[in-house]
Amino acid sequence: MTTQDLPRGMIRATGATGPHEGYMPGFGNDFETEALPGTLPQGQNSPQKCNYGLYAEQLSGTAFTAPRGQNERTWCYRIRPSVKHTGRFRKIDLPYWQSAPNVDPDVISLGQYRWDPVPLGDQALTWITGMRTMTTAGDVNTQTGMASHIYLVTASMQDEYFFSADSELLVVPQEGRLRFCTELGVIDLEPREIAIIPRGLVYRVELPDGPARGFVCENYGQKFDLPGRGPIGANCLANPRDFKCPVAAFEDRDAASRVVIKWCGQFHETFIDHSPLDVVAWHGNYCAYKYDLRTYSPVGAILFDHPDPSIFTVLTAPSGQEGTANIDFVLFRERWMVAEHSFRPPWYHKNIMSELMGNIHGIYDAKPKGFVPGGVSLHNMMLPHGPDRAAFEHGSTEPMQPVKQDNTMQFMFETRFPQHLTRFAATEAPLQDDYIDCWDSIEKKFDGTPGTK
Ligand SMILES: O=C(O)Cc1cc(O)ccc1O
Ligand SMILES: [Fe+2]
Repeated sequence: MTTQDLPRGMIRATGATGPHEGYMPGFGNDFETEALPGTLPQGQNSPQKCNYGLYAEQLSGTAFTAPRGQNERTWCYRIRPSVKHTGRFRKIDLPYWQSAPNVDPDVISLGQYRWDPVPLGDQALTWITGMRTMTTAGDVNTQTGMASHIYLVTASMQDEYFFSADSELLVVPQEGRLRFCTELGVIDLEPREIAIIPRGLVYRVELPDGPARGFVCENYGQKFDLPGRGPIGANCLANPRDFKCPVAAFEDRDAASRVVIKWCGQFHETFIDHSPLDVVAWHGNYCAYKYDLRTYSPVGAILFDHPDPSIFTVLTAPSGQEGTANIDFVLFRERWMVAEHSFRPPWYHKNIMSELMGNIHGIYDAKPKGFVPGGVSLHNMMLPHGPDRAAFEHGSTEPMQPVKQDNTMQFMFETRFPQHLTRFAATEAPLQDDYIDCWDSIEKKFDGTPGTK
């Protein structure tokens, strides 16, 4: 992206060039960036008067006293303090964007479910009106759990801004590009990349070149972090330098604008007379970022057996109970399958965690048919699932040669909490009524005699 591509009137920091143009590399770094030279105060955060007549404001992403290493905050130097970016609030109705707890008495969440892609349609839908909640888990008021959504976006937000006080959003595009113009800079996103938009950050979502569809994990809990690598050591999986945080960019634009706020599961609007994207410079470690899933370096079985899918964790949001995540974001991407004398596809299992999967691209080895790009599946807490008949037959008869598993990219939002289907997921989204039949034809092979069948 070059400076010419920016929204009209937006001024962006220079400095990051080459492969990082417009971004700064690293995960959880303490960054500093300024769109006008000499904006950031040196040696202090809150001078009596800020340069350029700006206002200093802190955005706290963790409690003041969160331990070092988890503590996140950013200092913003802005044209107006945020308090000028809101007015009196009015509640608005967004019936398709639901929050936990959302247990519909008429909906059965106990089951294995799969959906075809939700069609984009020709209705004008923005990032706000196009969000379609599929499942909710935990409780937004106690800041535990998550929601999974499909977004259908056919229109850019114009003079309209949004923030969620409830959640950090993990965005997984499947079709079409998105542009996030945020208080802290601009993120351009395409399928096979992901973005994290932190709680409280104000932004506008634009479509650079046509409709877009994808998935969102709304994290009510502690922020996503990189997983510990344990004995894997200091490299592989998601490497910190591949995460990219935008440089500062701001607009000084007076225009009648609407700000929508998600707060405790409810939506509110307020009207102001200017753009709230007015942060000229910032420093800190609480920021939005993106990551290219094609840079994920998977580690797997190099001799035998099929390890737990946790080896493919890109990001994990802790729950407070060690090793039991509020959410794991897991990636199944292309890789070599080399395990000897092993059933290579995922095994049959029941899981205390609940697994929502989405297909970004290609074919998933446990479900060669029916789980298509844009599609979603849900295997809820303690519900058995595993390869369909075709995948089982293939996995138990394939020659034990090294095979490149190509043309594949799926993800899993795995949470310790049961996921409840929304009414939309149960009644409006294209649910595959025959999904569970994929296990119907699995036959009994046992006949009481020893030996493999
Ligand atoms: O259910 C699934 O398809 C996801 C999954 C993949 C895997 O390789 C092992 C376990 C698991 O839950
Ligand atoms: Fe599973």
